[in-house]
Amino acid sequence: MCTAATYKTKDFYFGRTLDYEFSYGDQIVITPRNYSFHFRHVGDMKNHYAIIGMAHVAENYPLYYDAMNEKGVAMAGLNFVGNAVYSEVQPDMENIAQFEFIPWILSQCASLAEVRKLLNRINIVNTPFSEQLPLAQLHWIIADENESITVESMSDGLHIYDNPVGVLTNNPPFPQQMFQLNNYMYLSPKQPKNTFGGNLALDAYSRGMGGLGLPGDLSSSSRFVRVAFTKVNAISGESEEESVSQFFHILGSVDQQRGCCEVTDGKYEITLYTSCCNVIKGIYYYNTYENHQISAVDMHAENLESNKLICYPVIQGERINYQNK
Ligand SMILES: C[C@H](CCC(=O)NCCS(=O)(=O)O)[C@H]1CC[C@H]2[C@@H]3CC[C@@H]4C[C@H](O)CC[C@]4(C)[C@H]3C[C@H](O)[C@]12C
Repeated sequence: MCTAATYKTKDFYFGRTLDYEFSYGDQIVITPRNYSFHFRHVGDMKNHYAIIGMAHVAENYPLYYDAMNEKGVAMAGLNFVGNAVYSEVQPDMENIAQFEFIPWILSQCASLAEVRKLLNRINIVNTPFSEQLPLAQLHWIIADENESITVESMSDGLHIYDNPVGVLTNNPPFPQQMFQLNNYMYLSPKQPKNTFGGNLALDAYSRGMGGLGLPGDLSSSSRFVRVAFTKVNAISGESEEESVSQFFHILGSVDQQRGCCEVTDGKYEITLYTSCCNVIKGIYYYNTYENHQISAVDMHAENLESNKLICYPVIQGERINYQNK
């Protein structure tokens, strides 16, 4: 399971948790403007916007899980198992393999308006990257500071939904996730009033009772409601530190601890990493299951005119700040 969210203060923030039982071997990867992208069905793109995000690099190709570009557009792929269906190659369409979708959008779109235009001509196709890396069944959230959308390629075609809450998890399809929020419209960060009836002397005996009923489990639909409630009520200062800190707290509401979600005998899904992009400044922040310290890679500290991928390893291992030795 994974969860993605957007957050706006002075700048615009976008990120995700990546929950799984093993890592594919990921790095923070910057694709500079002159790295030549080879697209399987639409040819080469020799220059484009620079991109930074978390990716698995195979054959010198950045297989992004989540990323942003230098123009302020961000995007993440999340599991959509059993629902994602990709098409065959079709004439007169822009045939983009599922693993090329993030590079295709982020290399050439400076806003969601431009993303929507590209999506009019796109056909997301079922060409696998390789035998070792077959198709991943995903859906995507794409956002800029003004709006978010969800893209789902299903057996009945490509769906593009406005995403007014700016969050995404996994199954079921997005319209059902949004619909279930109706069931929770009574939730509130304020203390409840006694409307039970019968003149019973009921008491709000604990803080936080306005949120009673907010689902606490790790299922995808529960995480959707929980992160949506947390995000829309989250308040922080506008500074970079306060915003980034708050963003990690928002996604922390759906953090997965080892042992609580068994996927096969003795294998547990955990939050492998959490990312937070400052989409305006091009800074990629992250922490991992084993390292709670926030690390960051700033794309503008690199030579973005280069033609070679720039990779930073994911820093692992807790770094404990001893105060008295
Ligand atoms: C496993 C992750 C989803 C985690 C998640 O959502 N877990 C919930 C489980 S569940 O929802 O409960 O079932 C997804 C998210 C992005 C994916 C990569 C995208 C690029 C590339 C595409 C290629 O085609 C195949 C290899 C490739 C490296 C992909 C590997 C893997 O698939 C990644 C990491």
